[in-house]
Amino acid sequence: MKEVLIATNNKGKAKDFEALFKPFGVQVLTLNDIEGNIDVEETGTTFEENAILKAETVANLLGKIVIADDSGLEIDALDGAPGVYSARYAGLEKNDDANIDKVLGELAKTPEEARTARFRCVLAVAGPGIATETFSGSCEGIIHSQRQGTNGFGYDPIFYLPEQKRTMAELSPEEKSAISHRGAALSKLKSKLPQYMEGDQK
Ligand SMILES: O=c1[nH]c(=O)c2ncn([C@@H]3O[C@H](COP(=O)(O)OP(=O)(O)OP(=O)(O)O)[C@@H](O)[C@H]3O)c2[nH]1
Ligand SMILES: [Mg+2]
Repeated sequence: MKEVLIATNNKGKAKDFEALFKPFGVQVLTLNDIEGNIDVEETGTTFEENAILKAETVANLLGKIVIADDSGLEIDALDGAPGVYSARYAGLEKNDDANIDKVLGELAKTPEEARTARFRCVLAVAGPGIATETFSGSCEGIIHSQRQGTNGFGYDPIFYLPEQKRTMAELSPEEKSAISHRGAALSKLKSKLPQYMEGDQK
């Protein structure tokens, strides 16, 4: 079976990628599946910078082609925060529950119509023999006033999708794949996938 290595330690992202790659019959591996503790410090100020940093660092360490994902939530009423700091918004321990509480507290007085937001995802592909490339996607929504649903990860329980009349955490993995920022970015990368996959070089 063909496989891709996603340079992430985030188990929620890993599940998203498993659902996204399933239709291609591609097995997803992440940093959780390989020896050693690789954790790249994210010193960039944009999703692009951090995605490239993670992809190139891990590709250099492992000597193979990898895909990295840098993503996050931009809330208009908070001037785009938490943005690139989404994972560590309430602290370096990266607690999804504490991050949601912080956002809900900050938006407590913000009316529904001003709670517009979007998820952004930038995928970077890097490795031997290829020029690093990035692909981006976004997904618009509204920050709900309370948690709803248990699927997904991160801010999914408070990310309300007006067209679906549900939060992202109420969608099945397949439904999330079809509309998510990650799915949008991956669909741009799709045509180049064969040359990036392990086992495809003849
Ligand atoms: O509800 C959500 N649904 C999503 O689909 C989603 N995608 C991103 N996010 C948030 O943005 C951070 C990424 O930060 P991030 O790209 O630095 O990743 P990370 O540090 O968690 O793992 P790694 O990939 O760097 O190892 C995550 O932790 C989440 O808080 C999401 N939240
Ligand atoms: Mg990170």
